[in-house]
Amino acid sequence: MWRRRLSALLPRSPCSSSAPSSYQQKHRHILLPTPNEKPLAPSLLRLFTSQAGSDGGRPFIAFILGGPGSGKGTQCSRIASDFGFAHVSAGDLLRNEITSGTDQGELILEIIREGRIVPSEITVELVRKAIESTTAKRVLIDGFPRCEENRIAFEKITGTEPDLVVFFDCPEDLMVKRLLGRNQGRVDDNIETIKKRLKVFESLNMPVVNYYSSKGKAHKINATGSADEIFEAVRKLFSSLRL
Ligand SMILES: Nc1ncnc2c1ncn2[C@@H]1O[C@H](COP(=O)(O)OP(=O)(O)OP(=O)(O)O)[C@@H](O)[C@H]1O
Ligand SMILES: O=c1ccn([C@@H]2O[C@H](COP(=O)(O)O)[C@@H](O)[C@H]2O)c(=O)[nH]1
Ligand SMILES: [Mg+2]
Repeated sequence: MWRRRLSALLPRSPCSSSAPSSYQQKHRHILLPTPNEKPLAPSLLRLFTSQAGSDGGRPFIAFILGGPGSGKGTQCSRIASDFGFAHVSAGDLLRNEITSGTDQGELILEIIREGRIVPSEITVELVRKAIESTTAKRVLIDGFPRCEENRIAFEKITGTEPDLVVFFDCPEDLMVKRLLGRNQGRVDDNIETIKKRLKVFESLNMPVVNYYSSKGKAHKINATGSADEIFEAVRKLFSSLRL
């Protein structure tokens, strides 16, 4: 069952309207893990076969979504320290690929610079490996899935859905102000890229939020106050969970 081409798992409508990138064409051979070739690690079995929260089961998974600068990273750090979650930032995983100079680093840098979405076959693998390698019982996935294609690929490959989705709702002008003041040297924190990221957020990220809302999994949090005020709402939500 695992011996399926990743491209076969991806839906027809991709995360961008453009034709497959040269990277996608070059790496069409990428295969999913197969039990015939190599037994799944116990942690991977745990992720794919069990229910969150049960003994030996996969970790509780929360997707943390919101526009660029809505405060996902800031709130995730707090949730991680107060509620014992591992914090997996998809953006950080991708940036690590750039700084460690992997084969795919150059392509990722080009895409991030343009505010576009990295192909699912790259990001899903990085996120899957990060979840697999944590021993935490609760995991925050910050900034992923970025589009319906990401979501569908993640759910098919891991055979699991998130237990919770948090959506930080923030007006564009505030997100722009925060991003321009972030000052962390990110290649995408400039007004040209920010405008593109906002468009991508509306057209491709929001359908994911809407999908989980329709399934009753998404919790919207007003992300306009101070970080402390927002965390009060976050704390309420996480305190209400039976973790
Ligand atoms: N409630 C807040 N009020 C004011 N500034 C904030 C607030 N939350 C976060 N910030 C600041 O705004 C900037 C963006 O926040 P953060 O990095 O958490 O956003 P993000 O949603 O993770 O963005 P991205 O998607 O670009 O990674 C940071 O400089 C952060 O310190
Ligand atoms: O799942 C993902 C996550 C991120 N990206 C790309 O990275 C940048 C920055 O991500 P942040 O979460 O804001 O740190 C984002 O604009 C995308 O270009 C991605 O493609 N897929
Ligand atoms: Mg972030």
